[in-house]
Amino acid sequence: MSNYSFFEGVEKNFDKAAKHTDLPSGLLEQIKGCNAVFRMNFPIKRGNDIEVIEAYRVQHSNHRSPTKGGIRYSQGVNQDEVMALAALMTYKCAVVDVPFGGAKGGVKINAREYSEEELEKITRRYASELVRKNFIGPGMDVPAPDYGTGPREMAWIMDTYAALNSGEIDAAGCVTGKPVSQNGIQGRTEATGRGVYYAVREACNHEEDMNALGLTTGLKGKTMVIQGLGNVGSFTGKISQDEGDVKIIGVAEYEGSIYKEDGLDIHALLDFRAKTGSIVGFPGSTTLEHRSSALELECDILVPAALENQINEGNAADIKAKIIVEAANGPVTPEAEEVLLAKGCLIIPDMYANAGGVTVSYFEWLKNLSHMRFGRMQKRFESNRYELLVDLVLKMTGKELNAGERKLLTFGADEVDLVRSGLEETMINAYNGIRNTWKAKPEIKDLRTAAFVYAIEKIGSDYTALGIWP
Ligand SMILES: NC(=O)c1ccc[n+]([C@@H]2O[C@H](COP(=O)([O-])OP(=O)(O)OC[C@H]3O[C@@H](n4cnc5c(N)ncnc54)[C@H](O)[C@@H]3O)[C@@H](O)[C@H]2O)c1
Repeated sequence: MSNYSFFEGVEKNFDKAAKHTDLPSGLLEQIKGCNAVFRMNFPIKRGNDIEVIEAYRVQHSNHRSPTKGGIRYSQGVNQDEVMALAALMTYKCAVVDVPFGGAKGGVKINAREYSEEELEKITRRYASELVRKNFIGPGMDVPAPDYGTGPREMAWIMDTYAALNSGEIDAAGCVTGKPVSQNGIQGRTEATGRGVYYAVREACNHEEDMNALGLTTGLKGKTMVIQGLGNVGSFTGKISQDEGDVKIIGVAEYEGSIYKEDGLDIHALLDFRAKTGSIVGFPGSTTLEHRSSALELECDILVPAALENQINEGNAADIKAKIIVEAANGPVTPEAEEVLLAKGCLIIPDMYANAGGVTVSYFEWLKNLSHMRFGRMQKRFESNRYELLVDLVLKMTGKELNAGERKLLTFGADEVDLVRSGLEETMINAYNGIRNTWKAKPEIKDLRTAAFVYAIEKIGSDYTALGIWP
């Protein structure tokens, strides 16, 4: 499928970008490699049998603490994959200015084949192995959800960590993506998908870039195809349809691909899948030949939101989308990227496009460490006098605010408003940081290389300021 392993692919992209920086080669090597790899085997009881589970946690870079990155449950997990994902986390955090180093975890299981009770056993045992080897802790390494895991698993991890570290006051900050009722934060579950939406919306707002693609400026009315209707893909679809007025014409899932020229209603499709277990047979849609056929549909925006290597040498030439937004990590192989760039595609790279999750995880971690509910903090600042002052300034300047802006300005915002506005600003600023890097150096030809340069320079400056110990 690719001449490179996933980690080699990330290294190849790193090397391509590193040429555009003036950092010394030793420093580049230090940034590129993984600092620590923890490979474990542990047993669980399954009926009368014992099953040995293979799992990993990789810390890629400790230039910032703690390290941060999700935990994946998938049959395809291996050391190379977890290393690649951990490295991407380092660059992702740098791109969106979240002060963490990169890490990632993986458990080699197909979660669909285990009962809830068995998954809890596996999750708790995995968390306890991380505790034993100092690979988890609010100031050390903070996991989050990824493919195959969600708030339920994060709650089990927090509870296991707290049980093994009784009395630790910051225990809730050992993991993010928890249920809102269990020290989570509102807006975390949708955060990655919402971030993907902000990313593509911002890309479409640049007239010069849209002209180059032969597209109109703005997201409204653009056609979209999504691969993978899990956490990231479903929220990307719902928010793009509801807030961006995008027409979703195709979806690819595990069980098949469907198409509807005048647009699929994503909410109805998700309800249909929840009831029937499949997207195939959704009323009004056409079923396509293969599971991945929808990827090759004529559309403006393609959102791969499943797993790595989905767009590869085998299908790159058949991809017709003008914009590819990498909601998943590593969905486009280096070989496929060359083909797509030669066709003039705009590829919005994973390390930026799916950074909404880690951005809101950072807000959740801050909330846990401050032991405050965001809404409660604002109430202390709320005052009629402040509202009056805002009114006076608006009157003097002749400006008008909409209801949302007024709510934010008068500290009346609730947690979800704060999370969304913080995420929106982060995604817009990061896009423009990457785009400015791209436009400033004519020898940089694509957004991925620009994003790597943008990230490497920030990480390099951290290492330079910190010096080498001892
Ligand atoms: N969850 C997050 O916050 C987060 C953050 C950043 C990046 N990501 C990345 O996004 C991707 C998806 O993660 P997720 O959390 O949404 O996972 P998920 O488990 O919630 O959903 C993945 C979906 O992809 C589908 N799928 C699997 N193989 C497929 C195939 N061959 N064709 C079509 N569909 C297929 C699955 O059936 C599932 O519905 C991963 O690459 C992950 O690393 C996730």
